[in-house]
Amino acid sequence: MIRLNQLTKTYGNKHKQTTALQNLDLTITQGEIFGIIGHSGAGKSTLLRSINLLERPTSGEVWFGDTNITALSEKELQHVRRKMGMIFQHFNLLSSATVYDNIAFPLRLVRTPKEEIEQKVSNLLKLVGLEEHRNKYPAQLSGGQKQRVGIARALANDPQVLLCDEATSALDPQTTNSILRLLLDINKQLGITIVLITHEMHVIQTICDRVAVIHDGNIVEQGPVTEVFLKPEHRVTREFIREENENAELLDAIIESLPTNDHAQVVKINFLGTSTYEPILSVIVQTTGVSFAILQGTIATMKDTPYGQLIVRFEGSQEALERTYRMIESQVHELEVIR
Ligand SMILES: Nc1ncnc2c1ncn2[C@@H]1O[C@H](COP(=O)(O)OP(=O)(O)OP(=O)(O)O)[C@@H](O)[C@H]1O
Repeated sequence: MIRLNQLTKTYGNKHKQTTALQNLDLTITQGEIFGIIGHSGAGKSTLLRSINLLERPTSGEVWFGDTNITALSEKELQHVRRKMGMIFQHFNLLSSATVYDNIAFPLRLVRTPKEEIEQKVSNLLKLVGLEEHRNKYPAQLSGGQKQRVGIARALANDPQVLLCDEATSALDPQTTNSILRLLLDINKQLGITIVLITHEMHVIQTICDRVAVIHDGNIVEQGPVTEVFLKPEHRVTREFIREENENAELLDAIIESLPTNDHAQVVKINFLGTSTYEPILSVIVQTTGVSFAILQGTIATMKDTPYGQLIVRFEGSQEALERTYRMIESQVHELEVIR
């Protein structure tokens, strides 16, 4: 649905230049929630703003469906841009307009009849749960409510795509989750493709189907969230995942301090899907006779898929350990001996 082809964006003049994107290729499929994660300065905003050409690439093409929109005139582009709603980290609402008028704004711009505006804005207020707040001004709303207005406004012209520029970065964790749930509902109910940029793996893990990791203006890794999360290939991806684990350093220190030899090993086990909830370890060790201590355990979901990770120290004969690993491997997503 969206295809970026060899996209390069260079800022500056002939004396000083910054290359924000370099020969970047990316394809986003209709109906998916696609996340782009990267550190500050990696090129996320430039990439997102290139999709609707708020940022014009220095070279390369942006395709929307069958149209190379980089080849369109500014007037033709306005028409295409209406099919792409956008929401922002700091909401960008009109402070002197009510909630109702903020949402009605893009409809008035395209001269929508008054009754239709009333109907549409009422439906949107209902969708984002702000019916009681229609006559309030942005200053009277919480951050989460402001973002709901931003979302309603972005949906006013029935877009096919919603571009989200760090939409939850200014919100507390609980409000972040409620906005993410709303985005998920919008994707499911309205079938709108969502492209979001973030620097938080949590956001990707909660709602995205696929993820691309951007670093120094290029995509260094991409794929379904479960694959990238469970088998990160690139250093930057591993760093993002590690940042999610508040106790990563403590765990490293514990593992480091434990004596390990052929009879005692530390193993990482990843569970995915329903196996996450099953007593696999306790059943298997009864057969193989090894003992174990759990050093760390995590349970979460990746979008709708349950996911768990255990860091376990096993003790037993080499033969018993290997037999244990083989039996566990046949029932879980993967097992890795880490020390
Ligand atoms: N208008 C501009 N003029 C000059 N350089 C720019 C401009 N916009 C971005 N840059 C530079 O391009 C690079 C990528 O910036 P971009 O804002 O796309 O990164 P980002 O990943 O979104 O960062 P952040 O998370 O901090 O917003 C950075 O080195 C930045 O300094």
